[in-house]
Amino acid sequence: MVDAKILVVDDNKSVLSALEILLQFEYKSVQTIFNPNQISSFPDLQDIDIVLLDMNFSAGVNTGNEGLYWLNEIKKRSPNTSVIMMTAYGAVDLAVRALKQGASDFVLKPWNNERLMTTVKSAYELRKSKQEIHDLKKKENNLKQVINEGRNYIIGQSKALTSVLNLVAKVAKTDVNVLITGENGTGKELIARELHRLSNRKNEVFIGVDMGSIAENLFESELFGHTKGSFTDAKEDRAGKFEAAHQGSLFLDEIGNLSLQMQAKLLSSIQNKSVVRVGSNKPVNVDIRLICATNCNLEQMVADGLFREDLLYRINTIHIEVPPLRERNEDILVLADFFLKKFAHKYDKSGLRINQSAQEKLMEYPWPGNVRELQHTMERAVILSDGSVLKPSDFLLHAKPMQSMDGELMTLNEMEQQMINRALEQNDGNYSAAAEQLGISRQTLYNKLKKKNN
Ligand SMILES: Nc1ncnc2c1ncn2[C@@H]1O[C@H](COP(=O)(O)OP(=O)(O)OP(=O)(O)O)[C@@H](O)[C@H]1O
Repeated sequence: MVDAKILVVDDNKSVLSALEILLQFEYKSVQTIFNPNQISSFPDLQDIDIVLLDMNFSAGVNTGNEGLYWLNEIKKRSPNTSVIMMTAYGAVDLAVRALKQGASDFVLKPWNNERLMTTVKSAYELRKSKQEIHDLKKKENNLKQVINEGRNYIIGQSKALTSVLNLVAKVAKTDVNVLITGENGTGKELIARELHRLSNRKNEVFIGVDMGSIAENLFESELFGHTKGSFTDAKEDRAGKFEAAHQGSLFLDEIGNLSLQMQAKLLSSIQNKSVVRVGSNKPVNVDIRLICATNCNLEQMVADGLFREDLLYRINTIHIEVPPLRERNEDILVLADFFLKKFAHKYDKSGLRINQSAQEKLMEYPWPGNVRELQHTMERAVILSDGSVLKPSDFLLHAKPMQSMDGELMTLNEMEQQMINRALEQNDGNYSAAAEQLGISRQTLYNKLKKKNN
């Protein structure tokens, strides 16, 4: 027994009872209406899967207009219900009109039982797939909302930040590729999200990918997807990030961390506006707005043969440089205040304020970790604070030279060099193993060594 609800509408009582008996053999719920006017007040019409609707009701009238009228009424109230028109032989033109207006099919009277049951079955399949699409769309919209939700406030009033935001507003509505550069923690991802929020794609997804964290052997599958069985762990077909971002924005963070081989694959997808899943040879078209970010100097990397020039020109139609926090001092206290309020609220410590000398300390500090470091500093200070006033001692700032293992003062750079050397020694000079131990990608390690050796 199929768990479907069918409604039959006909002004001929014998037609109604004949269809009721026939359909009840296969379908759980069959209801009948003698007078079509009852359609308007029929309860829960959206729950009806199929309506079998006569085309002519008033005796002697067979223009079919009544049937078309009621078809429209049903479709208005329940667009996904399948409507099968019942029409007399010779009125096929009318049935075609009904199909154009949204009927799923028609049956000729007198009907052939077997054929009618087949028509009802197909109409039910159609209804089910329409319902599935409807449910999926609803889920998709909910997901998009969850993914895009949480307005990210970009705080700051410096000239430098304002001109970045003006540029963002100018290019957001276009579909050009944007490259965002700047030191770690300056807010590149925030800017990328703002570009999406102000774009015509704002109701579609924003998909971010950290290129530095993708293992070389998974790069293609992560970005372009794979087909079932294309490698050992490919248990089913899977779309990659490009396909997932279709019609939305794709944010490729740490683009400077890609090997030349990965760069070539990425370039080809960007150029062709299509991807080929691993294990397939069929290109899938993708419509994305590409936003890339890096803290590397890509021009220098091109000169050093580490980054493809053609890829650079593809991704940097518009280049946005986010200045480090030390070059926009006016933003420091504004941001500090914003984070103070945010964390005071989060940790239930309202009424906190930063005293004058602590403000001076924050202003003097060079913030090598930029806004992210300021955010963490504020969070820590709020958590550890006892009174209602934050003093200089509440802020632990590390930019001063630190001590090496043997007691000598070291800069951050020297410490980094020492850690890299140690990791390389411990891993017999193996770059991949040393990078893994340090928690960075092989490419980042390579870039750091290259920079230090220059
Ligand atoms: N102007 C700003 N206003 C408010 N919050 C900011 C601002 N800039 C950065 N942030 C916050 O600082 C943190 C770091 O920002 P984000 O991740 O965008 O930086 P990033 O440049 O992409 O960093 P990375 O280079 O390390 O990927 C985030 O929590 C972000 O919300």
